[in-house]
Amino acid sequence: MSRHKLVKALDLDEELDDFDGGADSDYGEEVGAEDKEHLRLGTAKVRDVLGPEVSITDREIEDSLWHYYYDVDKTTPKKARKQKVNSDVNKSDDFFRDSPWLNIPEDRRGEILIEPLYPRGRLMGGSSKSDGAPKSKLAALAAARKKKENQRAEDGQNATNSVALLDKLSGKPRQGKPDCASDISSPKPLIAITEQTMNEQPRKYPRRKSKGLKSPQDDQPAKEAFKKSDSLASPDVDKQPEITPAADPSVFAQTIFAAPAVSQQHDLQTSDRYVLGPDTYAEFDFAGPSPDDVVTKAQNTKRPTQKPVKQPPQPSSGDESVNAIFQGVGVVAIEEPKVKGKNLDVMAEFERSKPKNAANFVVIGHVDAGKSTLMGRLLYDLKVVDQRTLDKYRKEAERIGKASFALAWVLDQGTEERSRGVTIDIAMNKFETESTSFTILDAPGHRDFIPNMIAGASQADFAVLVIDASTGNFESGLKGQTKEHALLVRSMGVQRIVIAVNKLDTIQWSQDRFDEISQQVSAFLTTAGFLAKNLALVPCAGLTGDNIVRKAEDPQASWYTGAPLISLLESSEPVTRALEKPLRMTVDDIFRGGVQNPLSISGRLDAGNVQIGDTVVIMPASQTASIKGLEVDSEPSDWAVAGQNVILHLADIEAKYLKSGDVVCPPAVPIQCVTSFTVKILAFEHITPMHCEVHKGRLHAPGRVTKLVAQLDKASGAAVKGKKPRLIKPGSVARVHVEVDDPIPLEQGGRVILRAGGETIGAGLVE
Ligand SMILES: Nc1nc2c(ncn2[C@@H]2O[C@H](COP(=O)(O)OP(=O)(O)OP(=O)(O)O)[C@@H](O)[C@H]2O)c(=O)[nH]1
Repeated sequence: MSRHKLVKALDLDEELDDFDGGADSDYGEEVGAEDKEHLRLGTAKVRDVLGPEVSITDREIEDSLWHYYYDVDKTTPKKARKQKVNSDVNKSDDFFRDSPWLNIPEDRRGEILIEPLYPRGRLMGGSSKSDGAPKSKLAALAAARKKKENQRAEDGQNATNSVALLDKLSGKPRQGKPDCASDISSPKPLIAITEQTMNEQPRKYPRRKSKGLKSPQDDQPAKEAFKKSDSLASPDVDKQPEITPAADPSVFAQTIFAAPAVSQQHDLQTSDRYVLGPDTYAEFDFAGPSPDDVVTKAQNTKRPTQKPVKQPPQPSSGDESVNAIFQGVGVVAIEEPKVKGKNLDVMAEFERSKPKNAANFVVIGHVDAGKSTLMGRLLYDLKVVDQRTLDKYRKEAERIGKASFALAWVLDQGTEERSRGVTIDIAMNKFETESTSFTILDAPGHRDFIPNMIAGASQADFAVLVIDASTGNFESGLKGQTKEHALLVRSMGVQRIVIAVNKLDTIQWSQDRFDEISQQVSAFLTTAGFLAKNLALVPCAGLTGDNIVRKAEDPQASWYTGAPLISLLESSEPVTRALEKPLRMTVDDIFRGGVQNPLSISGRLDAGNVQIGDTVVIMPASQTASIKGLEVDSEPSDWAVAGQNVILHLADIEAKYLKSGDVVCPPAVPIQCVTSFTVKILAFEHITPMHCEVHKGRLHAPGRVTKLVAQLDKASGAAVKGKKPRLIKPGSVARVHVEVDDPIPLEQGGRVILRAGGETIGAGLVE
């Protein structure tokens, strides 16, 4: 359909009719005598081709010829076309009537042209002109340039051809840069070209101007050569053509082919530039190690000790370039400062220091028993925390509606801990009395954070069990974490326990209540394995400070004549330190990013001693490290001994080799890492062969109970005779076999806790 018909709405039909030649006009009247003659001849020809069996009138043939040979859209009157539509349809049937299906004669086949939905895309600037679209200025410019370039190339080709022709005529062999076209058509190995060119008569080539490679004597010939070579770009081919001088080898090429010294390069011959031979490049010994292999080997040699490599290993090959790399590696190797120690006799130093008695105690008990408040009060009354700090905590706690937690905030420093009013992780605080240096490990009471409580308990010498004496809370606590915590600390080797019967202010300091609680708790604890002589009880109120550092001032508390909590803490027996044993320190925390000390670890020395300059090994990574600095109870020190809480500043080790729960040991006596072990266990829940998590301090490792070896007699520890147990009941003692997925540092006598599904299923001693 013509575009004109699409604009019908504009009533242009009449004008179009006029343009088409008028409504009544026929082609017969319009065509000239010459056209008529052509029609006549064409008709006769068509009829001749169709043959007599095809019934078609002359008029129809003429119509068809008119349609095919003249632009009917422009010349056929609209009305005539409209009338012809139906007849054309019918005739098309006739036209194909004699044609077999799917085998239309070639001459009757049409072409289907599908108009694209969108205009054909063109390059910006209009690179294509084939569609007749107007060109932009940019496109015109690009086309002009392209034309010019084509012209130049053509001229250049002509010139080259001329040279070739001249060479041919003179019988002179062609020298210089190989013809690209001939190379493409008949590619030859580069070495073949080289051999050919080497045999040829040497010919000097002018050099292009190149920074650093130019010499004054080359300037003149080079300029002349350039003038001549430039003439190649000119369309004037009458001038004597010159061969384009060979390009300079790239820096890469010069390196690879070991080009001669700069001073000699000006006399380079073409053949020299492309020769691949022993004269022009250093032969590489592929049998020997590659430069990469050599560097890797040097790095690997360094790894085991993590110490700087003084003398890089020499390559086996005598290759100079490899040697150069080796020397380079030596130069760029970072000389890490060697940590200098004082080589102290640590035991003698320890004796001389006349240390105070030191003790770590873990504060345990059911959630909200008042553990943090009690410890906050202790620190406040001992002036470890000043009034100003406490006032600040009070104000902030009031602002979020948790005024009663102000004292607890002394220990609960985390934002979440403060907003939720629960302890989440162990809070470590220090205070000193005249006789003893104490470290408080305030444990979370909530059952979800028992793993953190275990971590705290693993560093404790004794425990303070806080019990909420208020009505109903003691009972629920006993069923909850009061019992579980007490059992856990006992299983982890804690023998002494101080019981703070707290919140007595809420029950008017009822002596009866205190007695009742004391009786029940003592009974339970002795059953759990604590000796009666290792139990001490005190009625107190952490919130008011009664019987914490001072005696209770409330007259209702006058019935209690015993010592306040602080005195009970002080009366704890001095801790026996495993000073003579090899160094063992369980990593509690890792600190990174310090300016002076970029990598530090904290923890308690379980055994042995350590000093600045020592080399230690971290297990299970088996990586050595140097002790470049040391802090004991946050004070710088040159050494530390078992029982002290330390921060070790490390060197010569990467942080990726460290994690909480790792053990620091002397390289000569490292702790063993095991994947299976036998443990004498006290069952808290039913134990069968089952999946579980093994906890040891901060270390948690997925594992499983693989075998119930034997049920043990509680009193004697001997195996009960009979069948192997299928199930260990809560409260029973048994020997079980445990496996873990990855090796963990563990030795005989170590204490582990087994947990499954968020519950503690047992705790015991590694056999
Ligand atoms: N009346 C009274 N309330 C107390 C006393 N001690 C603690 N509380 C309150 O008991 C609530 C819980 O105290 P926390 O010290 O957070 O208890 P917690 O045992 O440390 O809690 P978790 O560590 O989360 O298990 C707070 O509202 C305290 O004010 C006390 O002696 N008397």
